[in-house]
Amino acid sequence: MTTQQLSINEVFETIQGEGFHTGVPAIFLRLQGCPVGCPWCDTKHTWTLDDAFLTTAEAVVEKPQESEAYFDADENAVLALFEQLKYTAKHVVITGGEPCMYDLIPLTRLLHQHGYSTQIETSGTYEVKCDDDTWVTVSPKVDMKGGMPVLTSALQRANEIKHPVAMERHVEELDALLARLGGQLPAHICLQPISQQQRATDLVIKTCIERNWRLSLQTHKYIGIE
Ligand SMILES: C[S@@+](CC[C@H](N)C(=O)[O-])C[C@H]1O[C@@H](n2cnc3c(N)ncnc32)[C@H](O)[C@@H]1O
Ligand SMILES: Nc1nc2[nH]cc(C(=O)O)c2c(=O)[nH]1
Ligand code: SF4
Ligand SMILES: [Mg+2]
Repeated sequence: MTTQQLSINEVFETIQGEGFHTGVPAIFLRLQGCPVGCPWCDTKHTWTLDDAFLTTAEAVVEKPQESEAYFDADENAVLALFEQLKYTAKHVVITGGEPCMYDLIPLTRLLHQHGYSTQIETSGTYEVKCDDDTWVTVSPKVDMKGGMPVLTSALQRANEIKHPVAMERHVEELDALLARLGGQLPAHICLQPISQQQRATDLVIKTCIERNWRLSLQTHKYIGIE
């Protein structure tokens, strides 16, 4: 199988803070690059891929704070790095940036062969290329500055939709996306308040109860972990 080079902004071990797998120990791999342009994005340091910021794996693993620095590695180097770092988590979350800018089939297959489970966090604006056993969380981004449409194929692939919400309009946007699926809804739909705002959280709680959807909080931010 051909290998795929990945540009990696962060590698760390923590607890999955969001969505269906909240609470699961996980290795996070944050890929560099995202053209979507959400104004409230909490990882803006991953947006640009500028080779002036290319560095080593060691420098990225030991980053003192968020930065645009990244390293390049293929799936074999990623697996070797996890083993070298002696990580104990067996769940790998591939996020970004926008991870679906990359072909994630080689990485997800290799990780599955070595006993890991995998999850992708994506905006749904790129075709999702990964192993069939990967858990795909689509957090759809509608009408953002980058002008990229949410793909129906990504919504159909989603094991979980995790929709960021600050106002009623965002719930209406989700309704319009779900209408495209003609009743074939993903098994799990959750709403996530944007930036822990109290008004957003109140709206999400009310809507989740009305619709029988799940609440997703960014729990890592409440307990001060990565
Ligand atoms: C930083 S994004 C990276 C993955 C991918 N680009 C995406 O948007 O799904 C990871 C998750 O964080 C969420 N997120 C980003 N900024 C947020 C914020 N300020 N409040 C709540 N959720 C946020 C996104 O919606 C997504 O579910
Ligand atoms: N603990 C923790 N959980 C997360 N779930 C999704 C995250 C992301 O940035 O994609 C994230 C993150 O950055 N940290
Ligand atoms: S799609 Fe994801 S990484 Fe890109 S700007 Fe939006 S929240 Fe940030
Ligand atoms: Mg995050």
